[in-house]
Amino acid sequence: MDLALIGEGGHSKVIKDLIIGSKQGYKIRAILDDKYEQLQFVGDVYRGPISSAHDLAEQISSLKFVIGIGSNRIRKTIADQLGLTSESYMTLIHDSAIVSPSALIGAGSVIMAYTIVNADVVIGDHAIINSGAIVEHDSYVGDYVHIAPKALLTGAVVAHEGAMIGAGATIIPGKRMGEWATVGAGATVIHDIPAYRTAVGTPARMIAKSS
Ligand SMILES: CC(=O)SCCNC(=O)CCNC(=O)[C@H](O)C(C)(C)COP(=O)(O)OP(=O)(O)OC[C@H]1O[C@@H](n2cnc3c(N)ncnc32)[C@H](O)[C@@H]1OP(=O)(O)O
Repeated sequence: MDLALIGEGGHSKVIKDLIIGSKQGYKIRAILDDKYEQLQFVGDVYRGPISSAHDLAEQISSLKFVIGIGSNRIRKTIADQLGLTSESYMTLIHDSAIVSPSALIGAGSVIMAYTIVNADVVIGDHAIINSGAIVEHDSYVGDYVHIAPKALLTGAVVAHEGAMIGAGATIIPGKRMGEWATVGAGATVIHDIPAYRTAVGTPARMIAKSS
């Protein structure tokens, strides 16, 4: 499977390791980042600006993309700007992840090492389930959500589009995170968090409005 990685920062490095270590036989054919001015074949990989995705997709018909950028907003902006079909994106699952056969995972989402995604979980497009995170049964993770390392969504939690659950945070069963809400690292969420709000601490309390 031919892959193009969009973004060449910290998150992208971890995805690169996932791809290289995978038994699925993936091959990185291109790395796109706006630090590159034009599309060039360097070594055995294309490197170029993100806008060259369309040219590449025409050149390599089997190519699938992954947006390897940790910021939820930037992932969404890039996906919106590129306007590629969801079939153009690859879903990546680390070989060490435990994913229920009844879980559904959307296009462009990345499931990192030592994660658990349990029964009847639904994960949208371009989401990140980061290293060691657990998404318990019946939870819903929307598009562009990031569940940071070692965070825990217990049963039937809902995290709407763009929500960011900080490292090591816990959300108790059935609680809902509104769109683009943020939970601080280490928080324990025991109440719903409204859209665009940030909550921190144990029990989690809302702080200032985020943008
Ligand atoms: C591989 C990877 O790296 S994946 C990336 C994972 N990233 C994370 O887990 C980061 C999660 N982010 C956080 O926890 C951040 O601190 C945020 C988003 C919650 C808040 O960030 P900011 O909006 O910049 O808030 P800021 O730092 O100004 O703090 C505001 C207040 O909240 C408190 N606060 C901030 N974060 C936390 C937290 N995690 N737990 C408890 N209190 C916190 C601050 O002490 C401050 O309190 P004060 O007003 O009494 O002084």
